[in-house]
Amino acid sequence: MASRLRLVGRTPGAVGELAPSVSVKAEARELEGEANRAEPQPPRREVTDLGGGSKVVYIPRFVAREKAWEWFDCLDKTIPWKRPEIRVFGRTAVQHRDVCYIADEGLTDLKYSGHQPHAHSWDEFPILKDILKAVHEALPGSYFNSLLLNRYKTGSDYVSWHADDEPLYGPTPEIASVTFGCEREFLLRKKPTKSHAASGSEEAARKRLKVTAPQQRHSFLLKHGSLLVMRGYTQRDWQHSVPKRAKASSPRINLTFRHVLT
Ligand SMILES: O=C(O)CCC(=O)C(=O)O
Ligand SMILES: [Fe+2]
Repeated sequence: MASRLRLVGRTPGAVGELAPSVSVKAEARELEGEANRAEPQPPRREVTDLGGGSKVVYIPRFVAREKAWEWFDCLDKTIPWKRPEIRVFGRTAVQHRDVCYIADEGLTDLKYSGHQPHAHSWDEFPILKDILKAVHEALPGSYFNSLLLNRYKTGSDYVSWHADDEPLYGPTPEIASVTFGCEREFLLRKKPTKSHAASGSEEAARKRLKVTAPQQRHSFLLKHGSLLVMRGYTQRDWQHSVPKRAKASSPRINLTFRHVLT
């Protein structure tokens, strides 16, 4: 704006009803008002094309810092966090993070790792409606009707490699993930291709693939107040995780908005 003001300032001595300096000031004020009225710029987006119809969009400053801390505190205090028991490789284990599930009424129940979380109503948590509104505004054309919240209390809490590929989300689910608090790494790795996987377990196929080609990977450091969106075939063709990090000493809250098909 400063350069614009310099360019439009009238030269001293120009024909005018007012003293030149007053005239320049008035015009500067006018332009300032104009600039303040101008539409705020949308936050920067980084698009990563994973190939094969999979895509990740990352918006580091989706929520302003102060607002994001306000939301963090409110979520930390008011969400009825639970640390449920799940089944992993035939064994019962306590999940390594706190969770809570919200969904529109009448949707197909979510079930993962032998656990069916209770679906709370959006009406219980006005803050979640506010965050959902902000997500919908940032992603025109997208629609989310359910939400899985995660709280990682320390760097020992994590989510292991998985894909959110449950049939209730359909073949190309869009997942919008909002992060508050401690920065943690979010990793993506390509699933083994069908032809390799067909001849053995996924893990064995992955080991074989490693020999021939380095497995494709991506890493995002998810900032406080950021939004990351997974699109297209990301759930079919890729897995994601948030690994343990000894240095992450403060809590992180993550909200994953999803669309259950109706
Ligand atoms: O905490 C994150 O960033 C990811 C959480 C996640 O993958 C999930 O809830 O399915
Ligand atoms: Fe996930």
